Amino acid sequence: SLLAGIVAGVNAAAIPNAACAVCAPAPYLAQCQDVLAGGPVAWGAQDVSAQPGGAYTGEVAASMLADFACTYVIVGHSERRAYHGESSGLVAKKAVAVLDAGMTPIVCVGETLAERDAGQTVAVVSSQLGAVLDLVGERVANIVVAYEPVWAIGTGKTATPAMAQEVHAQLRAQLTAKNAVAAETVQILYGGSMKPDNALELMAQPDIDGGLIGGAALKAADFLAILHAAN
Ligand SMILES: O=C(CO)COP(=O)(O)O
Repeated sequence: SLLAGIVAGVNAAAIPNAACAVCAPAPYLAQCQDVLAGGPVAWGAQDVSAQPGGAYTGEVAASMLADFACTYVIVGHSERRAYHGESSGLVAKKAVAVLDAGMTPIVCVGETLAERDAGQTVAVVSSQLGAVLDLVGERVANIVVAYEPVWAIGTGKTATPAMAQEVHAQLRAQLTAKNAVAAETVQILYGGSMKPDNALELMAQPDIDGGLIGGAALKAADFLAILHAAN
């Protein structure tokens, strides 16, 4: 019903200047394909194996996600880094696996509260993004970056637009140093308690190109309101 609500809302009103996708847990991707194929809402996965194939029981390879016509795969979400011990090196391998299978990785970076308080925000996100940039090479144009301060995820605490923009500008500069042409079109999304009432102000920032939305995406009306703000 969530997918149907999103599709109905996207179809009901013109949203010419914004695009959206739903990233679902792997068991629901067949359902995403059934409901969303041929329409304006893309879909993708929330994680992937770093291994392209082989005997890795329980893992979901990028080629399997491609079988369900995923466009996007989130890699390096802070919950993967925190609860599953994923290093930036592993996240970079996952991004490459996604690119190799013809999909777009959404590479998440973000600092914890302790890291922000210690003045390490820029060092942390630069190192997380740098590991990916080292491995993807010239395919940097084909990635999406998501800045998600860990302290803002699911907490109701949002980075102020100025705080987020500061980090986004830093990430843009890092992308520019890698490939100036690609950096102009790589989307940098903000995630962390983005809601209908703060989305417009966040996305009005010059280097915030969209949102990676958790809790508010679980209500179609809120997701659609954020999409209209993006538009
Ligand atoms: O982690 C997030 C999206 O991946 C953000 O979650 P919230 O929007 O619930 O803070």
